[in-house]
Amino acid sequence: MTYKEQPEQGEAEPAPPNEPALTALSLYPQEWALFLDIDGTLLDLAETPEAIAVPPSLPFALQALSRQLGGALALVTGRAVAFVDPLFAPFHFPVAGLHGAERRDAAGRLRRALIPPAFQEMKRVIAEEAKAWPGVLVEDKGAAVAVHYRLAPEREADVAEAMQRYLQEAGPDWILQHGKLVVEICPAHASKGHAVEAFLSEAPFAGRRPLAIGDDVTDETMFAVANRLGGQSVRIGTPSGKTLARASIPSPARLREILAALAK
Ligand SMILES: O=P(O)(O)OC[C@H]1O[C@H](O[C@H]2O[C@H](CO)[C@@H](O)[C@H](O)[C@H]2O)[C@H](O)[C@@H](O)[C@@H]1O
Ligand SMILES: [Mg+2]
Repeated sequence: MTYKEQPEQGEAEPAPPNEPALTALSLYPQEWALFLDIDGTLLDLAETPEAIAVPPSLPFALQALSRQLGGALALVTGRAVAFVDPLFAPFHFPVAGLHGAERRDAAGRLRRALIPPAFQEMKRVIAEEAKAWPGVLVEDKGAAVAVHYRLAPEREADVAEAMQRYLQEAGPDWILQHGKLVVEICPAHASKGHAVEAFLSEAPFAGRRPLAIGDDVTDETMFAVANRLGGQSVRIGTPSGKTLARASIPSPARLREILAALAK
């Protein structure tokens, strides 16, 4: 899988961060732990899950920032862990995938989510049913499955009804997770907030104040944890509803500019 390289706009030096929440990272790098969502936060949203573009400088900026933070930088995403590493090669950051249902800690230990045969079969049936809806995309994420209607917004109700039906069939070990023009079935223990708490119980995150940055409803649980633990929570873009985030940054491009300036 290759990702389009998307050079950042222009060669001008990025404007210095004017968001206090992020300025703290450079003032007190030994005090903070950074938790970053991926889609809609580090990366611009794209028409399809595969069409995302990773600016070539981004992995290196994240690695430099991670070094400044003593390694206390983790990715917290709805993507599968296996999908994340190629995006940010050659680096393997600590990462929580499937909205926290799987996690690789800073020591490289991977806690996978189970994929029962019945769930495997259900994903096959979902993909079969989705063929009747041109433009609807089924994303098999291992222990989760996402049905996207970004290219067929008129199918929102059909997708929601079908996924609710499949959730009943899947049983109590699974939950429905809504996102941006997507409905997912994920393991019931998936929680970005719990993933952040787990990272904070381990080196090199323990004892640090969490700064959580995300763009979607699934990030709200990690905003809550950051707020509760005396950290900071930052929402990217304009939320469609209420948010627990206490600060905001207008776009992924502006966040990348700030991270690049901090990583200098
Ligand atoms: O938690 P995140 O890292 O933000 O991941 C959330 C979901 O992101 C992806 O879907 C979203 O981004 C796609 C690419 O920009 C877009 O086409 C789609 O409409 C968005 O919902 C990913 O495909 C999902 O698996 C993630 O859960
Ligand atoms: Mg996101």
